[in-house]
Order: sequence, then structure tokens, then C-alpha cells
Amino acid sequence: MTNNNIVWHDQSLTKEERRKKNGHHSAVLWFTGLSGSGKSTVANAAARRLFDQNVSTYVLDGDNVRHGLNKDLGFSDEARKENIRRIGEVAKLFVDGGQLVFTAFISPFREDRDTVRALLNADEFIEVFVECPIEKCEERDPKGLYKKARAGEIPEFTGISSPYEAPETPELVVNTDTYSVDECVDQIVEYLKQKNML
Ligand SMILES: Nc1ncnc2c1ncn2[C@@H]1O[C@H](COP(=O)(O)OS(=O)(=O)O)[C@@H](OP(=O)(O)O)[C@H]1O
Ligand SMILES: Nc1ncnc2c1ncn2[C@@H]1O[C@H](COP(=O)(O)OP(=O)(O)O)[C@@H](O)[C@H]1O
Repeated sequence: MTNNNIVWHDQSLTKEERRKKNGHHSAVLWFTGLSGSGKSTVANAAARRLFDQNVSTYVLDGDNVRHGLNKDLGFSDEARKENIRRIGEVAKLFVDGGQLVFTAFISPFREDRDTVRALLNADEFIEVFVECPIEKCEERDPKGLYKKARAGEIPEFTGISSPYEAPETPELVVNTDTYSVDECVDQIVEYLKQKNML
């Protein structure tokens, strides 16, 4: 649905000016993975490591965003699609603002992640697959949700009663069953350095 009375207004500051001021590139690091795979932990640890190196970062997390902007959304396929669509647009604003934004959402559907990718330039979207076998995620179960899902108390639970489509060609894979949080962060920072984004 488009409204011809809504006219785009160019801003007084450009993305390039903001990047120059910050001294680094701006982009979305899109963390995707099962519940309990380590998205929030690794994303926050990476944001902290880079912040301590004077990089302007921000983390958008599924759990948190669903308390505010997306509190009207559930976990049906359509609701998850809308969740990711909205966050993709928000993340784009952060990129325009000159920040490295880390999004930590299960984002189970390839089509939805590709929709976000298409919003941004090629060097502004980095898909980070947070790989962890569901057995390990279930063993961790920090919020007890797998136990509830197995008991039938949570419908449409990713990996149990709702699908997860793993990335086929992510820019980066961090395996949290094999590597520690710090080692995962090392891999992320090394990637950004190799791409001259820092
Ligand atoms: N049905 C169902 N399926 C999956 N996850 C569920 C569900 N209900 C609640 N939760 C909790 O919500 C977090 C996932 O929200 P997301 O916004 O990341 O999900 S999605 O991207 O819209 O699929 C997820 O948080 P993380 O564990 O941090 O991934 C869960 O704790
Ligand atoms: N690389 C890792 N190695 C070991 N445990 C991890 C690692 N990353 C995350 N964890 C642990 O896994 C659990 C789930 O992490 P969390 O960040 O909440 O996952 P998600 O955001 O994907 O649901 C937490 O107990 C966390 O401490």
C-alpha cells in the first residue's frame, strides 16, 4: 500500500558523513539461529568488545523488541514475517545513522531474511548463522521454554512445532557448541577487519 502524499525528505546529514565521523563502516550483523543457540549472548559480547574499541554499536534483540515495538506480534509464520520486516527497516535506520547494529532474532525463514538483505547495500548486511544443534539448545534451555514446548504448553515453537530454515550461504557461521563466546566474538571481529569495516 503506497500513499502518494508521503514524500521522502532528504536529511541534512549523510550516511557517509556519519561513518567518517565514527571512523568505521555501518552495517547490520544479522544473527539467526534457534532459541538457545547463543544469538543474544554472542551479539552483546561482540557489541561490547567493539564498543570498548570506540566502535558505535547497538543490539536489537527479539525478546526485548517484542516487549515494545513488536509487542502486538505472536509466533505464527505471518507474525514472524512482520516481526522481521519491521526490524529490518529499523536496522536500516541504524545503518544510515552510522552504527554497526547487531540483530538477534531467530528469523527462521530464508525469505524474510532475504527481504531484509534486499533493503541494504551488499556491504551493509552480514548474515551470521549462530549454529548449534537443537539437542544442545534444549540441554541449555535457559528460559525453560523447550521443556514447556515439549510439554505442549507453547505452540509453534521453533525447532519443535515451527520450522527453522538454516542459512544456505551466510557470510559467517559461529558454532556455539564448538567455540566459546569470546572465540565467536574473535571470529566476528576478524571478519569485520578483513572486510575493512573497522
Ligand atoms: N513459539 C515460540 N517460538 C520461538 N521462540 C519463542 C516462542 N515463544 C516465545 N519465544 C521466545 O521468543 C524469542 C524469539 O523471538 P524472535 O523475535 O527472535 O522470533 S522470530 O524471529 O520472530 O521467529 C525466543 O528468544 P531466544 O531464545 O532469545 O531466541 C524465545 O525465548
Ligand atoms: N559460545 C557459547 N558457548 C557456550 N555457551 C553459550 C555460548 N553462547 C551462548 N551460550 C549459552 O547458551 C544459552 C543461550 O544463549 P542466548 O544468548 O540466550 O541464546 P539465544 O539468544 O539464541 O536464545 C545461554 O545460557 C548462554 O550462556
